[in-house]
Amino acid sequence: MPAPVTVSTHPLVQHKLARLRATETRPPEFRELVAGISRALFFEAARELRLEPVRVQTPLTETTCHRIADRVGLVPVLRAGLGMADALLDALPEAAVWHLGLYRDHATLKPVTYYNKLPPKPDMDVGIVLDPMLATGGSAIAALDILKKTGTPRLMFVGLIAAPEGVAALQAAHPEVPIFLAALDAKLNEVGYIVPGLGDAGDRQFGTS
Ligand SMILES: O=P(O)(O)OC[C@H]1O[C@H](OP(=O)(O)OP(=O)(O)O)[C@H](O)[C@@H]1O
Ligand SMILES: O=c1cc[nH]c(=O)[nH]1
Ligand SMILES: [Mg+2]
Repeated sequence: MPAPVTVSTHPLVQHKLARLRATETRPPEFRELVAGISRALFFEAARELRLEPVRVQTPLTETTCHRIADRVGLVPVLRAGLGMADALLDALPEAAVWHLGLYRDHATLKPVTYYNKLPPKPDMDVGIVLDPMLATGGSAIAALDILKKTGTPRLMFVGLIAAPEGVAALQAAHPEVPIFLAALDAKLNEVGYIVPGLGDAGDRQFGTS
């Protein structure tokens, strides 16, 4: 049995997703929406993080509270994962960020690695790959292949929109990795874009085309 795929049903996520998909949404609003949805998904994914007790002195007494015990590495897949990493850092400022540059070759749809800032042996408990679009799954699989080689014990994937083909491919390649999404769309089109999707997530964040 592969690890679960969690697709958010939260009304605020659905509301923001509608604006994110809309063609008329310009990069400034698009970036804000990416951040807002990513934070909401991370609150769900972060349920998997371990806590440890910590003694806290309040103005009235000393008490036992809890803090996150896992050391977390965020792995944004450039370019489109960058906005997600910023949003998750707001939620968990102690996390490390390991940038990974991949682009999808337009002809073959295969990922090409052009930048890798992952340390050979990161001292981390959990690595979270961030990429808004899970289309054929090639980029997410390549990112998790690279991350797995570092020996990071627990891995997760957080995306915004996925195609069924991408989810199936990712689950086949990395069945132990839980997947968190805002939407599972209908299909890929003949050039590998997610339908209905939102177009090119990198171009829409950064105003390129
Ligand atoms: O599941 P796949 O078929 O591999 O496709 C998904 C990849 O395509 C997009 O990146 P892109 O190549 O457009 O790079 P960019 O973020 O620099 O625009 C997206 O952000 C994923 O990384
Ligand atoms: O629909 C898609 C597929 C891959 N990459 C994107 O940015 N969008
Ligand atoms: Mg792109």
